[in-house]
Amino acid sequence: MESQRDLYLDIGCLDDSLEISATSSAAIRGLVSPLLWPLFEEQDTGVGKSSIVCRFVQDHFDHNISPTIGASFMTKTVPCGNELHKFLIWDTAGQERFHSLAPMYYRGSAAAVIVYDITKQDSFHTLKKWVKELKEHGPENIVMAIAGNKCDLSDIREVPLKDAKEYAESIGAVVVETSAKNAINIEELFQGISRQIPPLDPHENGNSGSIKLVKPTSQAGRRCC
Ligand SMILES: Nc1nc2c(ncn2[C@@H]2O[C@H](COP(=O)(O)OP(=O)(O)OP(=O)(O)O)[C@@H](O)[C@H]2O)c(=O)[nH]1
Repeated sequence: MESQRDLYLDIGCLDDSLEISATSSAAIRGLVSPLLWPLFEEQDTGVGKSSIVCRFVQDHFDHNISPTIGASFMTKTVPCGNELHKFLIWDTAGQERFHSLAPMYYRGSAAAVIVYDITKQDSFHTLKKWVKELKEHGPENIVMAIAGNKCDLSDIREVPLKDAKEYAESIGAVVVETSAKNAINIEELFQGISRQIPPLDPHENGNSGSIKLVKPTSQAGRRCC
C-alpha cells in the first residue's frame, strides 16, 4: 500500500530563489517551495522559476508570464517507490524588494530548488549567494537542487555545465539543466529531489500513512500561472 508524504519545497533564487521553493521553490522532510528560490540583485529575476513550476504542475509554458509578486503556491503529487510525495511548492519572487520574505518559505522546507539562467553568468553568481544563505539560515539537512534553466538557448550560454556540476558536487546538491519552454528535465529535477528525501520511518510517524510536516510561517500573495 502506498503512503503519501507531503514535501515542502522552496524554489527560488530560486534568481533566484526556489524557494522550489525554487521555490520552487523546497521542502524539507516534506517539502520544497524555490524551485528552486529569489534575489539579491535584479539578475535573480527572470531565470524561469515560475515557468519551471508551471511546467511541472500544469505541463504548460507561458511566453508572457508575469513576474512573481511575493510568492505563489502550487502542489503536485508524484510516486516515489512505494510512497507518494506531495510537493507543496512555494515559488518565490526574484526581485530584490521581496528578498526579505524568502526565509518565511525556506525555513519550513524539506528541499530548495535554486535556479539560474545558463545564458546569464550573473545569475550563477547570485545562486551561490542563495546557497550561502540557505546553509547559514535554512533548515538543517535541507535538500538542495540546482536548475540551470533555459538550456534551449545553449547557443548563447554563458555558464558551462561543467562549472555547475563542479559547484553542485562541492555542496552536495542535485544539478540538472532544464528548459521549462521545451519541457526538458523538469520531471527529472523533481524526481532527483524525491530520491534525496530520506525514507519514511514508520515508528516515527505511526500507522496513519501521513506525516506531520513543518509549514511555512506565513504566506504572501499568490499567483496562478
Ligand atoms: N527560452 C526560454 N525562456 C524561458 C524559459 N523559462 C522561462 N523563460 C522565460 O523567461 C522569462 C521569465 O520567466 P519566469 O518564469 O517569470 O521567471 P522567474 O524566475 O519566475 O521570474 P520572477 O518571478 O521575476 O522572479 C519569461 O519571459 C519566460 O517566458 C526557458 O526554459 N527557455
